[in-house]
Amino acid sequence: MLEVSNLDCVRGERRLFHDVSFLLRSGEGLLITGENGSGKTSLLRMLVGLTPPFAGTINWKTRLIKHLGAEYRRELLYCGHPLGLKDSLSATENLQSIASLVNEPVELSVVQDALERIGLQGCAHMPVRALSQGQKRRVSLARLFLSRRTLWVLDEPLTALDTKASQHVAQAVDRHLDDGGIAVITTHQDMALASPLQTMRIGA
Ligand SMILES: Nc1ncnc2c1ncn2[C@@H]1O[C@H](COP(=O)(O)OP(=O)(O)OP(=O)(O)O)[C@@H](O)[C@H]1O
Repeated sequence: MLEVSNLDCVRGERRLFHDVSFLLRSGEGLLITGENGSGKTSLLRMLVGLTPPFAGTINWKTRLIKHLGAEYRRELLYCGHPLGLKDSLSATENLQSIASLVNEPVELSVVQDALERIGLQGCAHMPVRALSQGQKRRVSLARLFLSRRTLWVLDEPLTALDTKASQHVAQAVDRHLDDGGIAVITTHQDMALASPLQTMRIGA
């Protein structure tokens, strides 16, 4: 359960949002919308523990995330900006090395399957530097098919994706929620999700 209470965000001299609260239980998701600069990424950074809230609290399973530390991070999949890929490695190598880094090694066949699902089977072995922006984004999002983590925090996952890739991402989110996961997603686009998500608009 993710419980967010009365969050305030101040960046520089500006108050971006005030009194943001929501509660997500197993199988529930939240779509966050808002204009450019309204503070969506800032809110996600608070949720994953990268930025402390100006005011308010974030609890995971009834405990403050700032007290949980690594225990919280082990349950968390954050797809933000930047994508966190190594240009010199292939898509396959990137995904394998990310999985090993977090101590969750995956079989090559599982990585290949994830890349196929996100439509990257043809360039799985090319260095990431040779891929387009949309293809790089797909590599990062292929993690959705490898992850066994409970809480997904996705910052504009559909940016630079074509229709088919967007559908694959939406299906991955639906499956995650069906399996009892929780998702918080910012987006400027419509997501073709089968699951009913809570929605919240921040900013003016
Ligand atoms: N470290 C920082 N210091 C000062 N201001 C910041 C900092 N990080 C972000 N901001 C400002 O906070 C505001 C909100 O940024 P944020 O990235 O959270 O918005 P967003 O809603 O995600 O925008 P977009 O839809 O364009 O991605 C912006 O005006 C940005 O310049």
